[in-house]
Amino acid sequence: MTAPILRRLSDLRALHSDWRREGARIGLVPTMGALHEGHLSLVAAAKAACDRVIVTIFVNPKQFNNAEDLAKYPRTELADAEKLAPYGVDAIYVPDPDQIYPEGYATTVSVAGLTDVLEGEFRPGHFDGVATVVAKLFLQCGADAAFFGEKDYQQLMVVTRMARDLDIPITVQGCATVREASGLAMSSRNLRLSPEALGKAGQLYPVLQDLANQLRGGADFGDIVAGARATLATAGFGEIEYLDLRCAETLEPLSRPDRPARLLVAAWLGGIRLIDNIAVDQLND
Ligand SMILES: Nc1ncnc2c1ncn2[C@@H]1O[C@H](COP(=O)(O)OP(=O)(O)OP(=O)(O)O)[C@@H](O)[C@H]1O
Ligand SMILES: CC(C)(CO)[C@@H](O)C(=O)[O-]
Ligand code: BAL
Repeated sequence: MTAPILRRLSDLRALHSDWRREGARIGLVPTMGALHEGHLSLVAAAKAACDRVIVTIFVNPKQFNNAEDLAKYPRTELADAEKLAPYGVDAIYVPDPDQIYPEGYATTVSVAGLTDVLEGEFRPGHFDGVATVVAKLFLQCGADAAFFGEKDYQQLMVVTRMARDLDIPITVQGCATVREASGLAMSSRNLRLSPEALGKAGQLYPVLQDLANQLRGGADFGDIVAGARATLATAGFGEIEYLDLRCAETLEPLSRPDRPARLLVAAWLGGIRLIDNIAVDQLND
């Protein structure tokens, strides 16, 4: 059955009070729509861990630092509701813009440090927009747990820190990246890749896997990163905004090889910006 689509906070709150009376554990999956298997894996995780699940769909203008990207962001609400139907979601919250940013709205949530690097460097203001809307969604939905994809690894770190710093009583759970058969991380923006670019895009993850394997074997990142960049260039990738090895918890440059590490990449292909990442534990010291 298709879940009710709610556009007003007051309607969400009414449902929420009923669920609280039932003693239900409430799960939240925030999205910007154009749902794919990656989003649906978060919904499945939420359903497995919670009694009631809210999926939100809101294309948040404050996190777009590129007007064209915002204008071209896919909007597919009906198809999204159909994809959610088999999961038994309890509510789809598609807030009218004034429910999130009413006239005179003036508050920004900003997580320092963690947001200065990687995505933060190349998408200025992006994480302020993310932290602000996610804080609002956490508070509006009053959920006990929220589910985010590791595909947006830095975002996962940012919202976890934001909830902790603001004492929002919610558990943030990261979920593994869902991939196409080629290894390409599923992403709504993949819809904008040409068939030719789609063919090339599958080469990004194997490059990360290869780097990770070499690092696990004791290679020095500085010695192997140029080769990886060259492989991507040969495959047809354009600008590589970053390809970095970072501390998995703080996203600072890795200073101690005994800490969990993460390789993260953002690269342009056929006019579309792709991001991906991979865990690299077991680095040799
Ligand atoms: N392939 C994936 N595997 C697991 N989670 C994912 C995947 N893609 C997106 N998600 C998660 O779904 C949530 C909503 O993401 P969003 O709606 O931005 O989708 P997206 O596909 O990442 O789109 P975009 O093209 O904007 O990056 C986020 O927590 C995101 O990390
Ligand atoms: C978390 C989020 C829904 C906030 O707008 C968005 O950044 C996304 O879809 O990953
Ligand atoms: N998937 C993260 C949201 C964004 O790229 O704007």
